[in-house]
Amino acid sequence: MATEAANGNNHVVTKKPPTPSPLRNSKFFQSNMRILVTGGAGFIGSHLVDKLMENEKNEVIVADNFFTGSKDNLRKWIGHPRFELIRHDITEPLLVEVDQIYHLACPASPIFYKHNPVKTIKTNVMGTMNMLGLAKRVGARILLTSTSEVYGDPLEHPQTEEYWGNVNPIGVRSCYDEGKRVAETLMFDYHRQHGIEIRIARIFNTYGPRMNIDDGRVVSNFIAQALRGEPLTVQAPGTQTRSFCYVSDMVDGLIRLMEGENTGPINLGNPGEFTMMELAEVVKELIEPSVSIKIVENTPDDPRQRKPNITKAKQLLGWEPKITLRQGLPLMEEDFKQRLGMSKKA
Ligand SMILES: NC(=O)c1ccc[n+]([C@@H]2O[C@H](COP(=O)([O-])OP(=O)(O)OC[C@H]3O[C@@H](n4cnc5c(N)ncnc54)[C@H](O)[C@@H]3O)[C@@H](O)[C@H]2O)c1
Ligand SMILES: O=c1ccn([C@@H]2O[C@H](COP(=O)(O)OP(=O)(O)O[C@H]3OC[C@@H](O)[C@H](O)[C@H]3O)[C@@H](O)[C@H]2O)c(=O)[nH]1
Repeated sequence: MATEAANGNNHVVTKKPPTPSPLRNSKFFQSNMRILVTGGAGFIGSHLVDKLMENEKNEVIVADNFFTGSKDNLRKWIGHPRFELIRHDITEPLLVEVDQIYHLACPASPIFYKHNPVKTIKTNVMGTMNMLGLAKRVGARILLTSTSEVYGDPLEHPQTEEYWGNVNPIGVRSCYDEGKRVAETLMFDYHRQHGIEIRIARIFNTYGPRMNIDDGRVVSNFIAQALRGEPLTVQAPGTQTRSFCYVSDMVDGLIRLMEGENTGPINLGNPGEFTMMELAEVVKELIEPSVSIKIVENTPDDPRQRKPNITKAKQLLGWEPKITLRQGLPLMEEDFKQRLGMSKKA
């Protein structure tokens, strides 16, 4: 049985887990793991699908409503006998027989999650309840991609999993950060009450190829601006910090968490911390030294600092990121150039 790793969740779970799907107990178990990835057409989800599909023992089902994701991210798998893509909104129940659920579906860029905040809350609360209900019915293990935003504007730095956060419950970001906090609560309640096997990852800012070009997040914005020769828009004051993890490291961490014995929550992120002004300088230096940097107005409740303490991930999962920001940015640049129709660097 999984151990509850953090936040004083040391209650003994007496409830027996539900019976796993027949697939998981069958003689074919060793050669067949059927995995549902919600949000699998999105940025992190599609990279996760690529990695899961590399294992010939896996069958992968993606459920996505294509709000911020696209079929294009999965084009190499469409038609593959071990792959299925379902257009589905997770605020509605889903009936499939699976052994594992990676539950990622939720818009992640602040521009998109603030666009329809009621829908964002529904996705986090009703969507997570639906996925937990599915996990309960078929006895599947479920992993939630929670976020560093559960720490809000943190008063502890770096953030450990024991920190309960400093979150505005009525602000414009609350649909996302409070939504994810409720999703975490639901995960633990289903675990304690129904014995569901849960895993919770608290993901810190992740970047890489396939981010939407006009997604609004800082790394994609700066790279697109540098390639278009536009000023890099640093939101005031520019001293706010973030820690950026390359997507292949993140996928590795998520799979280790799913396969391991710890419920989490576990921080997954790269502890390298940069101010937004420093990030702009690095993008300028690596991609287009001629562009200028422009300070623009910020949005409400922007967290002032963020850096993960990843001691737990190191100890419990044997995980730490390998790719530095300076190594990762050029990998993303090539993908953006191709999608913007620009030729490769000579
Ligand atoms: N990228 C990051 O920096 C980061 C940081 C912390 C947490 N996360 C979490 O990781 C997950 C993936 O993030 P991402 O960066 O790949 O974002 P993304 O926006 O690229 O992907 C989200 C996917 O979920 C789908 N989706 C949204 N609402 C849905 C709904 N109601 N029903 C079905 N599908 C729906 C979207 O169409 C998209 O394909 C999210 O849960 C996000 O909260 C990401
Ligand atoms: O053009 C820009 C965009 C953003 N920023 C700044 O860059 C910082 C990072 O902003 P982003 O929009 O990339 O992302 P945030 O860190 O606010 O939220 C992020 O972190 C946690 C995840 O769960 C969210 O999915 C993710 O979007 C903020 O301080 C923002 O003010 C700029 O300086 N310029």
